[in-house]
Amino acid sequence: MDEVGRDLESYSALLRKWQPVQNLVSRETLSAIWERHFADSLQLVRHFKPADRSILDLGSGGGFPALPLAIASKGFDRHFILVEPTTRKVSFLRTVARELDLDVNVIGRRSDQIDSRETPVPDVITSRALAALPQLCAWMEPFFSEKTRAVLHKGREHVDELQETSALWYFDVVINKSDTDPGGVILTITNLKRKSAS
Ligand SMILES: C[S@@+](CC[C@H](N)C(=O)[O-])C[C@H]1O[C@@H](n2cnc3c(N)ncnc32)[C@H](O)[C@@H]1O
Repeated sequence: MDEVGRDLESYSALLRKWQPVQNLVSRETLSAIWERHFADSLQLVRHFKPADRSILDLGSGGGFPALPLAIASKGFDRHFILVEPTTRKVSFLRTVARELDLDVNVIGRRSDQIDSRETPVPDVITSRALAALPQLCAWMEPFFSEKTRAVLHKGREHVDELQETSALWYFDVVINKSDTDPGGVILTITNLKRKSAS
């Protein structure tokens, strides 16, 4: 097994150890961590570019998708910032990052309580299962620059959410099918800008 495989095994063992007290993943997905969480997170690798250095993950929870991506990014000079307000989850995320020697910082606050100047301008923003797209755009906007791409897991609801979002925001979007979630997609959003109220 290579280093990525060994690190994922260690992460899986830590998830199982901490799960009874932290409730890091839903009970029904605990028996399928590799399929439901690791593979689902790692499919984003092909949406990354070699020049991507700074990744911001909003609403990290038990670490998805950010920690599998940080594990797969070892040696790529890639820095991850994880945003998660729940104290118990923050402790878990920091423990995994320390034990696996990952290039990860965890900010223990809500994304809307962070001054974007506290973080490097992200090349990529990730987020899974945090909020509907219109809300997510409002939370992502302060961190967005011309170079930023949001690469987001979304379920079937993406059709309605994209329509709602386009009433409030300008953006470009590329939609790719999810490898792991039938009906799900990976959205890549660029050029995010709020439409001014008229
Ligand atoms: C449903 S969980 C998803 C966790 C993980 N991304 C996943 O897919 O397994 C949503 C997480 O977002 C966190 N959260 C809620 N509001 C937030 C906010 N405004 N900013 C950042 N995180 C938030 C919650 O504490 C929770 O851990």
